[in-house]
Amino acid sequence: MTEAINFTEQNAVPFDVAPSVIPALADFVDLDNYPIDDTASSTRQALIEQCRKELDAVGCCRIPNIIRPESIERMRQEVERQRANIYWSEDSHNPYMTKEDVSLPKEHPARSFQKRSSGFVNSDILEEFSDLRAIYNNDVMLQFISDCLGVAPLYRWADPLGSNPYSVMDEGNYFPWHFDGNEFTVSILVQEPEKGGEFQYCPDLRTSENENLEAVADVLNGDHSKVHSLELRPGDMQIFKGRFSMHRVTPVEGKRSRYIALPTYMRDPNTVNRPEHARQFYGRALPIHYEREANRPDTLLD
Ligand SMILES: O=C(O)CCC(=O)C(=O)O
Ligand SMILES: [Fe+2]
Repeated sequence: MTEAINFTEQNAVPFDVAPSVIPALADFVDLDNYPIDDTASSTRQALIEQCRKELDAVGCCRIPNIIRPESIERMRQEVERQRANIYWSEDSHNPYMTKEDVSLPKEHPARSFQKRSSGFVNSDILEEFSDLRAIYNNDVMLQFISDCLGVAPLYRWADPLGSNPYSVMDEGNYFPWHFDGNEFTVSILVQEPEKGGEFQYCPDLRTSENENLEAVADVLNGDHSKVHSLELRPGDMQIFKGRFSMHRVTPVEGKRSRYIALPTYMRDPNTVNRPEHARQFYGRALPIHYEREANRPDTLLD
């Protein structure tokens, strides 16, 4: 049994103690404006239709202020408490997050590398009463995201490190152009940088049958005619099809770090990151990453 936290005016933001019970849906979702728990509600239905329209058009949708400010503040404080446990890394990546293959022609996008620097609070160290953990474990939330994507059944990701992390970017950090190994990501902005840290994406740049290498190379070479920018604010939720839309986060400027929660969902309950990807991003590869390496759902580069 979980118990709802009862927020009063006195403990509205700023709020400086961690929850001592698992937050319930009403503690993190603004159910007054977004009654996602009421499947008969016409407001919910209209929201889902709007999200589907945006996802069909550009592979991405934004639901403004769906997460309550108290919950955002608790997540922000969780990241601050976990600062010492962040896995920081710097690496050079091609858009597929694969190693350089010198047998490919020089102009192949898989031979185009950009430097990334960023950190993760991995999913396996989220606190027991973490709002992010509660959001991810909540079945109403899962059903809502499944309805928005029009994908059922939809599963939480089996990757123990990458399924539901906070991504942290400090001043100067950059997350270069790439495709995700997973199909769907939900992003919840927890702390906005003063400047930069902008999410940019190219809708449906590839399909599961076609890598569309020329279009990928064009973007890497600076053609931004297909690039969209998403204005995300703390409390907004973004649903994004990252396996097909190449994307990046521009360098963070200023002293305030960018914190974003990345709960991730899959059509397939078994796939996890490749060991190399897990090692690069989350600091280590676990037995599950090696055991499941052979079973990828498609034949895309990654
Ligand atoms: O930080 C973001 O908004 C997205 C990060 C990202 O693309 C990733 O972690 O794969
Ligand atoms: Fe990504």
